[in-house]
Amino acid sequence: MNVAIIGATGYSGAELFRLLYKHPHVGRCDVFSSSQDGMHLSESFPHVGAVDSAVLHKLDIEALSRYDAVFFATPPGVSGEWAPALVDRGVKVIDLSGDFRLKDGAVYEQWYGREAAPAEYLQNAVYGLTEWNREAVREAVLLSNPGCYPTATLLGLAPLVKNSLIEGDSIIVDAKSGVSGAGRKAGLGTHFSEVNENVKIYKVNVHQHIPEIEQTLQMWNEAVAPITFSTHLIPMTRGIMATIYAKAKQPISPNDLVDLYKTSYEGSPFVRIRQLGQFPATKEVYGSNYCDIGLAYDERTGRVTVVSVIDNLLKGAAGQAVQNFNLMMGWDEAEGLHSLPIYP
Ligand SMILES: NC(=O)C1=CN([C@@H]2O[C@H](COP(=O)(O)OP(=O)(O)OC[C@H]3O[C@@H](n4cnc5c(N)ncnc54)[C@H](OP(=O)(O)O)[C@@H]3O)[C@@H](O)[C@H]2O)C=CC1
Ligand SMILES: CC(=O)N[C@@H](CCC(=O)OP(=O)(O)O)C(=O)O
Repeated sequence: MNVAIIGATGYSGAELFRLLYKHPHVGRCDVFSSSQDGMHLSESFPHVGAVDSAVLHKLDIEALSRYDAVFFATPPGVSGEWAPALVDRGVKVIDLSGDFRLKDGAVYEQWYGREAAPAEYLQNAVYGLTEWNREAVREAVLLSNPGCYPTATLLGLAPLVKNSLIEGDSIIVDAKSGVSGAGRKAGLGTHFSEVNENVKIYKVNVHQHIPEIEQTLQMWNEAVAPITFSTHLIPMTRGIMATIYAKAKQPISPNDLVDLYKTSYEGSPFVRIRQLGQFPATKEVYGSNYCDIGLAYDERTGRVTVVSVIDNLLKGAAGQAVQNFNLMMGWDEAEGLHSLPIYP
């Protein structure tokens, strides 16, 4: 199986290379660049070393059509333009950007502020929240990998929403991300002295992941109303913590809550539910494809608290993309993803 990565000079592309280069079923893993063709990936990322196949190629539709699968780890707008031609030629596409996540092009245009991909491809794209969409993922030709915040949030909310255990208009998500979530490109907002010893809220009520989260929640349960979703940039490199609050319809026993989550994620090797009273920290999933979830119910307020953590570059991007790729190819979903988190 030969694969190509577009955007390998970025953070999630480099993580894709790290995973796919050692993947047991991948033969060639070639890398493409819109700005550095002819150069070696190790000039951008010395940690990769002098891997022979890692010379960056120019983006070219004929060349890309020769791969079994093409991964896009590119900013919004790139896969929307290039992926349709590859899909038409029978190439499997796994897109890490937001270009194919929203089914309604008008909603994409409103939240992303750019032209949407053609409607038929939006309709045919499969949303790769692996744990809740395995059957469709297995059949996908165009796979749209979820955003980092939506992955943590949706995995955290699924058992409550699917079982109608919470008031549909009570969901509040308070989420924090490390700086690698913003990509490698330098910018004022991610400058060391802006981020260090600082916590910043951003994109208040206008974050592009809001419609993506609501689209899936409403597909699971049409009683779900618009959510409150706040994102914060914090001084760390990797990791997302989504702390989720919702009002329970009926009092819930905390033990039953934990049991519900354990049952819901039986057979899902990358979702780990903490025992009652324990809550996960981002470092406990660092460098791994795990999503760890901790739970509480407050009898005084009638609210459930869900804490969901992921590594934004792995379960939130490259790791989940490889998990989906494995299923698309008929392999075990955990192939190439067995590493435990790095700690400390
Ligand atoms: N960082 C994260 O935690 C997550 C990111 N994502 C999404 O994944 C995608 C990649 O993110 P990330 O790795 O952070 O981004 P980076 O900014 O780190 O890298 C993006 C790469 O895309 C390539 N690129 C830029 N413009 C173009 C273009 N016009 N045509 C083709 N390639 C282009 C660049 O490589 P070159 O110049 O070599 O072509 C660049 O290295 C984004 O859509 C992002 O939103 C999703 C989940 C989590
Ligand atoms: C810390 C940080 O800035 N994170 C980015 C995540 C971007 C991203 O992953 O965007 P798409 O999933 O929409 O492609 C943000 O909040 O916009």
